[in-house]
Amino acid sequence: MTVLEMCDVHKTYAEVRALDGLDLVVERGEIVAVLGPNGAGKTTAFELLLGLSRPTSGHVEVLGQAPGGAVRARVGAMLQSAGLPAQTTVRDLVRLLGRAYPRSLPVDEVLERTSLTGRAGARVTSLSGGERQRLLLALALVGAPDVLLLDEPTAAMDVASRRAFWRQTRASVAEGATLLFATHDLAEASAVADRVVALHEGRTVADATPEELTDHGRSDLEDVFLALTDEWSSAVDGKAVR
Ligand SMILES: Nc1ncnc2c1ncn2[C@@H]1O[C@H](COP(=O)(O)OP(=O)(O)OP(=O)(O)O)[C@@H](O)[C@H]1O
Repeated sequence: MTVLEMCDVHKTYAEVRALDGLDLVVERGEIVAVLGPNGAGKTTAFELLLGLSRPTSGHVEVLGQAPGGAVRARVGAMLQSAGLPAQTTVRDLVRLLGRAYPRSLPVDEVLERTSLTGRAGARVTSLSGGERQRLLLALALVGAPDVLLLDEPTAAMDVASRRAFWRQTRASVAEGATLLFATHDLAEASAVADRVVALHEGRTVADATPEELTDHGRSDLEDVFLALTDEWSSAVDGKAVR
């Protein structure tokens, strides 16, 4: 079953082409990483999938429906720009957000899963960067979502926190969720994802398993990505593509 579908999606902001014909399909139960340099269009794609903005042209579907609206209750999201009410405690915030969903997980279970039980009474302002990211994950999980959309979720985390984060997130996927996440970290994409979609200048330049991407004599995913973006730039300049 197709969970996420973006077909020839364009998104233009004044003079900027944030997305320029993006294609992306994610099937149920998949873990897909969206990789791309700064400005590639990752956040724009997530905003469209969440119904926070509309495409200039092209087609976007989530669980067979238009994004936002009724389907939003089945999607858990972590966005880079997320603001949190400063004076609220971790437990209250998770409980409050849980009430917004038709079927939510018990608050204690969510705190346990995200290793926040010991910080349940802490105010949001007192959290470390990594704890704040875990709280954002808790808020994404509390509605028992079918789809998780995580935009650079581990950006502020140290190595141990990252590992714990992905352990917790994988457990949710194992229970039937589908995961799309954005990252700059090629090692993370390759370790966590079943499939990697590389974006460059608002387009898909690769869509393959991590093994397939490194299968052509290129030992390192970073080299692969740089080669792909070079090939794409060359193609745009009208030069030959290898
Ligand atoms: N609201 C907006 N108004 C104008 N331009 C925008 C807006 N949102 C994004 N852009 C532009 O669209 C392009 C794609 O931005 P986007 O944030 O989607 O990239 P990204 O891949 O998420 O980048 P990063 O890795 O830096 O987070 C950039 O050139 C950005 O400046």
